Amino acid sequence: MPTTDVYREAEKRWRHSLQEPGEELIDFELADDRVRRVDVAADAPDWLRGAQLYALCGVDGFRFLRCPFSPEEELRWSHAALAAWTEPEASESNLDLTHAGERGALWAQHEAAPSSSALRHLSWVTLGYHYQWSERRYDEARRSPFPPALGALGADLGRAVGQPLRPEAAIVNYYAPRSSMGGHCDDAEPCQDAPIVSLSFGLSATFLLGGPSRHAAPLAMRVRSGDVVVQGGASRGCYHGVARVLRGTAPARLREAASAGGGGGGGDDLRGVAEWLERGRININVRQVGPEAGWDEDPDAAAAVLAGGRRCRDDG
Ligand SMILES: O=C(O)CCC(=O)C(=O)O
Ligand SMILES: [Fe+2]
Repeated sequence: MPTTDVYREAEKRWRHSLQEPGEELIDFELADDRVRRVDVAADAPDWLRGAQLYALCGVDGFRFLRCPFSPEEELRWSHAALAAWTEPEASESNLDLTHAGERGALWAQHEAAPSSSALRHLSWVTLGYHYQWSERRYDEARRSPFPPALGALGADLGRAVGQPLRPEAAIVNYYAPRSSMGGHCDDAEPCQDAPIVSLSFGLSATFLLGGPSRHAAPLAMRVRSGDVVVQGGASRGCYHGVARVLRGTAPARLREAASAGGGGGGGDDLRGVAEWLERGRININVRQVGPEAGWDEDPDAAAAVLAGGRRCRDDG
């Protein structure tokens, strides 16, 4: 039985962009024989009909959708992640522990005084069922309404890739340039049959997708602003993470759209969002937590379901 943490070794190399011979980054903008184009589902919503959808050869259930959003939509979703969803009524956050007194109106604080606002210390919020990091579980009693527009978006994307889900929880991650997220697998959701749908905005990143244990070497891929990663099927249980967020890689279209006053959210607001995205990356990953619809209607039954999360193999 091998004991080497192959994932971790690759993570260290990719963090410094060192590629071993034969180990190459997958870029869905370029031809690559490890990648194949697939059709969006016949019942995809209209706005996703022409989307560029890809699969990885030999990786069950993984899908990559190249940015299906207009620049205005990228700004609007990012604005929601920075403003509405950081409000204490909407989310739990890392700031609850360290900056509880400054949790309200974070985006307004940032716009008034960017260099001193608590937004600089924001690294995550949770929406809907709030993931409990230390217990690696969800708690029936810790839940906020799931943002309806994000629920509709997650459901649309799941349908378009032929892997429907009922969005019930999301983690929103806020990254600075050069930052990373260590390899992990998302095993707290009792329902592991529905995919995780993961949206990214702002700076590009090197994303790693490994296997069901840390013994498998991960594939590395470039994820850019607006791209959507779907971990369904067998890939739902695979180790993954972010080896590095890449400085200076935000697309010019974001600033251009914000300057043109697009998006209907107020030109100034969106200019601030475009500026934030030039120095940061937002990742919004949407999950279904429970099995069949209605699983959470009775609190005791829901608590029993939530206690039964699966554990990924961590035999590295
Ligand atoms: O930022 C990303 O692309 C991945 C985030 C992730 O895997 C998670 O929050 O579980
Ligand atoms: Fe994850």
